[in-house]
Amino acid sequence: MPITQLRRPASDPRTPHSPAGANPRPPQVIQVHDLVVSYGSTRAVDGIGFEVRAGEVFALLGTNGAGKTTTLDVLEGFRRPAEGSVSVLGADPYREHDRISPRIGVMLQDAGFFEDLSVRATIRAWRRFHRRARSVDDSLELVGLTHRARARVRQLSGGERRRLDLALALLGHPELLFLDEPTTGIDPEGRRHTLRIIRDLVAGGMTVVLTTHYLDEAQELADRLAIMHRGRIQVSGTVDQVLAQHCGSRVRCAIPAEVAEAPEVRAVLHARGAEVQRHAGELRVSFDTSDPQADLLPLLTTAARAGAQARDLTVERRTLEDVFLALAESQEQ
Ligand SMILES: Nc1ncnc2c1ncn2[C@@H]1O[C@H](COP(=O)(O)OP(=O)(O)OP(=O)(O)O)[C@@H](O)[C@H]1O
Repeated sequence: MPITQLRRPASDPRTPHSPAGANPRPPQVIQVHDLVVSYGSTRAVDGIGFEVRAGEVFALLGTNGAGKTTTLDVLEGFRRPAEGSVSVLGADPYREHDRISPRIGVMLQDAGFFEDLSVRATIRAWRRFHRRARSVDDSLELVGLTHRARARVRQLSGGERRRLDLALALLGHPELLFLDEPTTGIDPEGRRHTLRIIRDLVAGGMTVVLTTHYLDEAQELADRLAIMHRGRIQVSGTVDQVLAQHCGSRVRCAIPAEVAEAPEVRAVLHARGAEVQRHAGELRVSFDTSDPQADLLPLLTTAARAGAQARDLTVERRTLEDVFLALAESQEQ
């Protein structure tokens, strides 16, 4: 199934940007204003702000060391901000940690297990931390580990360990779930399975904040996202907004040189900063555009008038990965 079909339809009442008046916007579950976190002289998070609404998936993306885990630490109540304000489920997550912790689930990058305990015994031990814990059997089934219940933790594959992490994060029936790189180290089939679990949880009303280095995963799951770089949010919005604002489509074709020299075609190629390569008597051109139809029209009509063709024409919608790479490259310059 194409990725776009897996995302929530625009008419879904939990979609954050539903038309005014059609559905009231869901309440804010997380509010972050001007957040700063420092480690000594390193400003790991440097004045960021965002909000997360009930029932949505919010993806925090970014380069290595961008500040994602530090931000999650603050939201989860494990770290106190140096500056700014943070509200999670209407409370200060650091000062009122005990009040909100029964309502949140946290899947860390590495929970740290006792390697000699069985999977079942591990879940049973963690159940004691929750007043209203999911049963061991339900937990195993939820993450697809029933067949590994008797295995020792040290015998689990990397993907199975991540699933055990997820089972523990879900033990207390959380309404807000934090996932720090939930699918790292998992094979494609395991990733599909984990994404399906997350989608089902969100369909059941859970709010999810996740970090991931898999941008296709974020594009598929997230209602809204923020891309961090060196402690700051560089880009944010719905997936569609980010794609529309930061790049549209990539057009590629091969045209005869005389077509490229026509003034109306030169104007388009110049305006779009097209890359042009001469190859075997024709020009291979490629450029980014938010309006492929308008930009292709002069090119195609000029070619038709000259009795020529625009060969190998492709129009490719750019992905979140393209936005991410362009952002990272522009910041390096
Ligand atoms: N305990 C710490 N002490 C000192 N510096 C730290 C500490 N933890 C993180 N940092 C630094 O803070 C910055 C942000 O780190 P953080 O782990 O939040 O980034 P991240 O976006 O989660 O990175 P990654 O994608 O690599 O996991 C980095 O420069 C990192 O080296």
